Amino acid sequence: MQAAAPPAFALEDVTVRFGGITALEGVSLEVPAGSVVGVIGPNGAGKTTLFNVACGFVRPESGAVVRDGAAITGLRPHHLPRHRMARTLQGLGLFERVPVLENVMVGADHGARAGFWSSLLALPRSAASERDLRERALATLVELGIEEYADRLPGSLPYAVRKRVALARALVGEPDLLLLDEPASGLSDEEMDSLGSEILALKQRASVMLVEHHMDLVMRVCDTIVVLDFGRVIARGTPEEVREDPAVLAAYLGDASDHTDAPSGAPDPAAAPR
Ligand SMILES: Nc1ncnc2c1ncn2[C@@H]1O[C@H](COP(=O)(O)OP(=O)(O)OP(=O)(O)O)[C@@H](O)[C@H]1O
Repeated sequence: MQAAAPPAFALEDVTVRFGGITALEGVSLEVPAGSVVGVIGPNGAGKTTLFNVACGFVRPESGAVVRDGAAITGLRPHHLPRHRMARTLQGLGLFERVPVLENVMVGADHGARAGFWSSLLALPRSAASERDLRERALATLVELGIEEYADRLPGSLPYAVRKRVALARALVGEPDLLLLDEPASGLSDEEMDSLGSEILALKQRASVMLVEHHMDLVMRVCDTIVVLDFGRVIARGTPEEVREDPAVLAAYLGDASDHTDAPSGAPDPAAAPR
């Protein structure tokens, strides 16, 4: 009998403390290959910290970060490409004085450079690799329907387009694991709809872990949802299972500060402060 393939990504028993504050305690999650896993939870639950552990911004006090069955716990954000991972951040991090196409090319640069020494010495790319990189970046813009903005500066573009540029930059390196931090923030309902379709389409070629506040999106695109509260996993399961879970409803009931957090169908979170 063949052994089951390891998940594309996992956090195993991760604990993170900031001084006296325990941001994550014994948190485990798995992202099976080809699936979309959502991480939700009330304000302060530990979502951002979990995301930061996954992409190497924060090193856990204990526990492991595992990629395709191999521990990569000490990873740093600039190591993501070598693990075929990419991330988008809430802050987007676009270079404002550089046209969109070049912004996207940066995302694949590590693969296109002629090698370690030319990267180190910042030697120009060969004409062929530059051309190849441009083509890949343009193809990614086409895929996301924003090729018309290739020569524009990010600052001159609507926020939803800027978010797509950031997604294009993550995708151009052809990662097979994407980490998305609040991809829907700042989007209109219609834009969120298109984002949902894009995430579902991404499943063809990548596994996805997303941290997100917007329940409609999470419920629509995720195969599995992990719910955090006070730094611990309080529930995990399919969207239907999580929506019905009393522990989840109770956690959100106590979170009176942000209505967008509430799973749809949950009672008004302002009704019962914790
Ligand atoms: N750098 C830090 N230093 C000290 N405490 C921190 C730090 N980062 C996070 N925390 C604390 O860790 C806990 C988890 O925070 P985190 O930002 O991960 O939660 P969150 O679920 O992302 O919250 P939100 O939805 O409000 O963004 C909170 O109590 C927070 O105050």
